[in-house]
Amino acid sequence: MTVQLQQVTKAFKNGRGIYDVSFDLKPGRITALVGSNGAGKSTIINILINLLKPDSGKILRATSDVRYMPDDIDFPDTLTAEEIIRFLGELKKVPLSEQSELLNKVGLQDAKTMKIGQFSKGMRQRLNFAQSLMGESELFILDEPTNGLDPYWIAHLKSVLKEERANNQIILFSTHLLSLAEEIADQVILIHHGRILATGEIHQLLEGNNCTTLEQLWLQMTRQEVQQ
Ligand SMILES: Nc1ncnc2c1ncn2[C@@H]1O[C@H](COP(=O)(O)OP(=O)(O)OP(=O)(O)O)[C@@H](O)[C@H]1O
Repeated sequence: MTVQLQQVTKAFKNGRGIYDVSFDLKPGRITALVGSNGAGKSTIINILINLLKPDSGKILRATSDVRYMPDDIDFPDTLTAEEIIRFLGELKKVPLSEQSELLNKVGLQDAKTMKIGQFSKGMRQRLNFAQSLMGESELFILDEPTNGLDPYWIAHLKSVLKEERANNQIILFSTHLLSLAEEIADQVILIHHGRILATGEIHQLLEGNNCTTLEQLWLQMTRQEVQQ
């Protein structure tokens, strides 16, 4: 299965949005969606998770099922991590033993009876990550997944994404961090003011544009210079 966007446009009333966006996502590949604030990353993700309907263009894929990690989830403060995982696990038909493994995987086994109101931002983000790992869909989308995570959990998240890649999943994550994209993604989609600047295999894009880093490529393509 691949997921393909062909000339997708979604224009908001204020003229913002995304225009003529085309790219492919492939199994066994990690794709990074990179752009500045307001570039259109969440709009693309919302279209991929069926929250938004594009004005025009095509989305080709075998199934609309998706595993999704939003940039933030407002979990109810009065519930415990275990109650939330039980509830979502039941909806997604995940066995109890797997639910427990998931809490372990994100380091919340010992905190599972604590109420979310007592959780730090990083703990809430880890619970968000755990819920996104539930389910069967091959398509795995993460919106700025490193937000709020400390260095240990960022490293852990990277290793889970690599495991997902080894399991032939289709992985897309958005980020502002070019260095993170360069470190773990195979492909990149660079978006600026709602339009794709470049998309493809990172090493090919760097070679083709005589750049050594994605940061250099980004600055070159957006014609921005950093003051020394
Ligand atoms: N429902 C909406 N109505 C009007 N404008 C919108 C709507 N949703 C998004 N926009 C505008 O579309 C543009 C793209 O927004 P989007 O949230 O996709 O950007 P982003 O790349 O995810 O930004 P950030 O990195 O800040 O999260 C922005 O200028 C935003 O203000």
